[in-house]
Amino acid sequence: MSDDMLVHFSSNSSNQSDQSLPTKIAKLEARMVGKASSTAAQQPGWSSVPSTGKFGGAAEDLAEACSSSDSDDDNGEEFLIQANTQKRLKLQEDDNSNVFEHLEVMTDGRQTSSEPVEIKISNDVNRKKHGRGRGNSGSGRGRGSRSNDQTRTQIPPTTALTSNGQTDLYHKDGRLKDQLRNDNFSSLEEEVASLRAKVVALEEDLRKSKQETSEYQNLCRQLEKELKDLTDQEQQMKPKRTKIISDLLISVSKAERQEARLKVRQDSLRLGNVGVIRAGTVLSETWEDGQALKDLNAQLRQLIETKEAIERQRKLFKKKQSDKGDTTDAEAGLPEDVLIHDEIYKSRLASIKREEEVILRERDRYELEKGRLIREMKRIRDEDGSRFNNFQILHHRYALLNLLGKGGFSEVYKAFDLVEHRYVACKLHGLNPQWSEEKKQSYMRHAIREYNIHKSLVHHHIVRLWDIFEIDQNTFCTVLEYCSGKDLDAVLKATPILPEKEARVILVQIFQGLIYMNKRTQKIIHYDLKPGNVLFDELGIAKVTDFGLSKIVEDDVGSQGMELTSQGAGTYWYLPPECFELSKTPYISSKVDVWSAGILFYQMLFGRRPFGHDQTQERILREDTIIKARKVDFPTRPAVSNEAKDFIRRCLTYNQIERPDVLTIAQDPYLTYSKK
Ligand SMILES: Nc1ncnc2c1ncn2[C@@H]1O[C@H](COP(=O)(O)OP(=O)(O)OP(=O)(O)O)[C@@H](O)[C@H]1O
Repeated sequence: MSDDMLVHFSSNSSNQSDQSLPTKIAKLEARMVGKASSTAAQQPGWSSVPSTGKFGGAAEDLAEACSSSDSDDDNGEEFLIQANTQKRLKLQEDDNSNVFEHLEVMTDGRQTSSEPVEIKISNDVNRKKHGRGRGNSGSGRGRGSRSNDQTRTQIPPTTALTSNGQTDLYHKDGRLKDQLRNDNFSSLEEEVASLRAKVVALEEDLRKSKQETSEYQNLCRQLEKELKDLTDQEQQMKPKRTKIISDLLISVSKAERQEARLKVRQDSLRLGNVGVIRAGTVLSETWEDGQALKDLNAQLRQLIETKEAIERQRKLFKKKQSDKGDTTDAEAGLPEDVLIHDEIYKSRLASIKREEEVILRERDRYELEKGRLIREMKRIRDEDGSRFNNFQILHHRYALLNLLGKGGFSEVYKAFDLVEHRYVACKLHGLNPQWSEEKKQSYMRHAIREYNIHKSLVHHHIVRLWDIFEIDQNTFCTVLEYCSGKDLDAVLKATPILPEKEARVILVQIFQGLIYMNKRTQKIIHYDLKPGNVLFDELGIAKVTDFGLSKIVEDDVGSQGMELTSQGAGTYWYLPPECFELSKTPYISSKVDVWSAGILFYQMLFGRRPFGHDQTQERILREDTIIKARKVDFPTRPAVSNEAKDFIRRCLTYNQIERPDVLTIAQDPYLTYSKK
């Protein structure tokens, strides 16, 4: 309702003093309220709020509802109502009370609510304006916003009472806004609903995750328990398993021992045995050939006798021919017969020679077998005499099996590492209890030095040293990589000459080990390269071992090498001339190992060592054999390539200064393989 109209109404009512006017206004207002209710009933969302309750409710509720209205037009309406009411109150003052009572009856209780509304509205205009844009802030405002909207939509019908064009527009505009608000509201509601759905879904996910977590935790606890049980079981089983493994190993080793002894007995019958002979009170051991060797020797003797008899006859026949030189043709026989006779003797002798060669070859073979038999007999005897022969477990992990061999001060046993589950070689170093404390200390120092050098060497062509430990006051053990093949010494005893191809590949492997030893920061000179110190593993890979005499090359060593302070008892056939220098302290370098490798290669190719082959160690020293070894000679057989001979010459260069060292000879074409 516009102000003009209000003025019109109010002026009319005052000027005309129409008694029915208050009644009219009251009726109109009553209708307005009634219309508002009916209009509100048509508005979406209105139905949820009981109009009477709302208006008849607490003043705060209504005030709150009004205060959160967003529209300036709404304020105008409120002022309109206020002005109208004020006008009505003014009229009431002039009017009689009957009319007012009538109005009260007409409004049917609404009047009681309309007055507080008016008061509240006028009081809360500022608050409403302030509240604009604050959304749901303030106590309880958020929830009340819907009722605010309802209140706002209640008001336009009041304005609709005026029914001119301006008010209609306003009305439409208000409805549009309401519509928009409703749209916003429903989209917000949708959003809230979808968010709620999401929350529900997330809560469900969370619940499932919690359930899964607790299930996993249970599983984890179960698995941990199982693991613990298994570990406990494993711990309980471990000694049992170890016992089973070592029992099996012991049975196998026992069977091997039996087999070895049986074979020795059988071979002894064929090849011979050690007998004891007594000369007065002195007992000494001597070798007695076995039946096979006896038979071969008998055959040889027989052949030699036959050969000698034929040669005798032949000589006799020739003599007869020359004695009968002047006699008649009839007595002397035909010259053709003489020739035939001679041919018969000759062919008989040739055949005997062939037979003899066969028997000699056979005997050589038997001799090799005899050598093996003698070594095996010695090994068995050493094993039987060893204090470690009853399958002890050393250091709680190394199960000793059978003796591999005995060296100067050590016994080497095949053993099984019960922790790493692999075969190893346990070298048991025994200190002679008769030795002085000083000598024992010196031996220990030497062994620890060897251990420290050897353990740092990790290479495919060097036997690994795994461990060292003390057994008792006079014994300690080093644990080495087990090489199940023979050593090169045993190989050369069985087949003294190797084809050049085979010898070369062994040489190359030895040099690979040596090159490694010379490329390290701490260079090592082996100083004891010999066939017994080259072992073969189960695949036939050659590996250098025994670092008992090896030397660490000092950092500040000059080009001529380092001083040889402790000579050591290297094997003289394999040591170079500078090591025999007695007049002054010799200087040594990796060139020592180059010389030894050259000797080894020569021996593999020709079946003998180039210098002092048939001499004893003592004779080599006495006769200065190596000091005189200025030039190397090669036999005509077997045929060996010139490249191989040249390589040997380079290794066996007498003058140490001119001889190549390990890293120089490593470049030699003879040591490099390339596909042609
Ligand atoms: N790692 C190993 N694997 C297999 N067999 C080995 C191993 N080390 C040594 N042997 C064998 O054990 C035996 C004795 O070895 P050891 O080195 O004690 O003897 P040696 O070299 O003859 O003596 P010394 O060391 O006094 O010169 C040899 O037959 C050797 O082949």
